[in-house]
Amino acid sequence: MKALHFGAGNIGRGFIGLLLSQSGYEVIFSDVNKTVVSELQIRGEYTVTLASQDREQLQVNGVTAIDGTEADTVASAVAEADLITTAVGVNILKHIAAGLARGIEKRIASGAGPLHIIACENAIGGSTLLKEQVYAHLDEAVKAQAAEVIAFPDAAVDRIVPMQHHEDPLAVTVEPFYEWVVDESAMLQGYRPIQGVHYVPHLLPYIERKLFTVNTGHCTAAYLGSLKGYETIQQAMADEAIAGEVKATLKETGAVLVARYGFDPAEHDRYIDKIIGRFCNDQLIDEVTRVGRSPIRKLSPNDRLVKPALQAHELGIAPVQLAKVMAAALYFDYADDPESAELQQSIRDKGVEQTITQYTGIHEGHPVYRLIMDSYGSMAAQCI
Ligand SMILES: NC(=O)c1ccc[n+]([C@@H]2O[C@H](COP(=O)([O-])OP(=O)(O)OC[C@H]3O[C@@H](n4cnc5c(N)ncnc54)[C@H](O)[C@@H]3O)[C@@H](O)[C@H]2O)c1
Ligand SMILES: O=P(O)(O)OC[C@@H](O)[C@@H](O)[C@H](O)[C@H](O)CO
Repeated sequence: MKALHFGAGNIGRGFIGLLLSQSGYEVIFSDVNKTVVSELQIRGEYTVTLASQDREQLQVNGVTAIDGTEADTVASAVAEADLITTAVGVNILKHIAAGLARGIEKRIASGAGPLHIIACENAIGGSTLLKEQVYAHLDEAVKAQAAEVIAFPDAAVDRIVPMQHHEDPLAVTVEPFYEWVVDESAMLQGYRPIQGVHYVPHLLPYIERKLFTVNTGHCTAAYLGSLKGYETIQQAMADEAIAGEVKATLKETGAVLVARYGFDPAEHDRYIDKIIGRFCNDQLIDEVTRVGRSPIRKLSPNDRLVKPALQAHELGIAPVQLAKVMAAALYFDYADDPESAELQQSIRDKGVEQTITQYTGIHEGHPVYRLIMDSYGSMAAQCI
């Protein structure tokens, strides 16, 4: 059984590739990083280290890679795969869509078997988005045939994998915890389960709980931590004031999640505490620049800040904390991050007022807009 995985980065090697290999798949990574591709081709294995006291090491064998820039190679790999997964970043999905479409055409022409394509990105509806992008390259006849044999189940993936600083470009250190949840309602009949995946009939509560707790809390620590000059999430979380802000923000999103999905409040509190514990894992060094990366994506209407804030507002909860984190995101000034640079340029050129509306979709006059502006103003005078 062959699994083709797009993106041999931190999550690709440290989580998805590992689980697929443990499930008995021969894993073929597609990546545009030439060093990683050639190392995987030459060695066919790599090591995953768990960031815990005993630093357990897991060997991932039987892997290889293809160059993601070689269109014909990618299309052939898609045509031959039994399973396809991605972890490239939600904004990169559009760049792999054409290759997937060409491979799907080849599969349909050769009468290949059923296929699941699962986007393992931090986004609501990642696989559904990828499907739209792939289908934009297909004609009506192929789309009709693909609908019968190719499924794009949405997923939620959770495992903290920081930037890696090893001499070995394939080595990857990950937190011990992981959760991979897949929408079972979109799976094809008779599917072969992946070991370690939790298949659920309705994904939305799981992806929103993950994104609006793990990722909202994480970016709270990153943006407020960055404002105070901290370089890592661990340093930020060691600051009681920031740890308190993270907890308060997760109480806010927690109230929304409990109201929307009927989660047990005590159980949700335990979920929050467990996540805060994960952020504090001193066996990991996770830079605020990684966790705060792509602030435009993080400030977008369907993501971890604006969406729960507007849901809170609709439920009669003033999202004071989420507005504070959005304001801090507007101060996230990291020149190596193109989205941070664009955001800062927009604030300089158009002013923060127009920038908020442009990137969050929240209009002046909306109560949440006022909360963001108030926090932004008070942060100009003090740190938090
Ligand atoms: N790191 C984490 O803790 C974590 C946890 C859960 C989910 N995620 C999500 O997983 C995704 C990947 O994150 P990451 O941290 O692994 O990032 P990463 O930058 O380490 O990995 C992304 C990989 O994609 C590759 N890539 C870029 N363009 C490509 C293309 N056209 N074809 C093939 N490969 C391409 C890059 O070279 C890189 O190796 C993101 O959506 C992220 O939100 C990350
Ligand atoms: O990957 P992003 O940029 O969406 O978010 C940064 C981190 O919050 C994220 O990568 C987490 O480490 C991960 O989602 C944990 O499961």
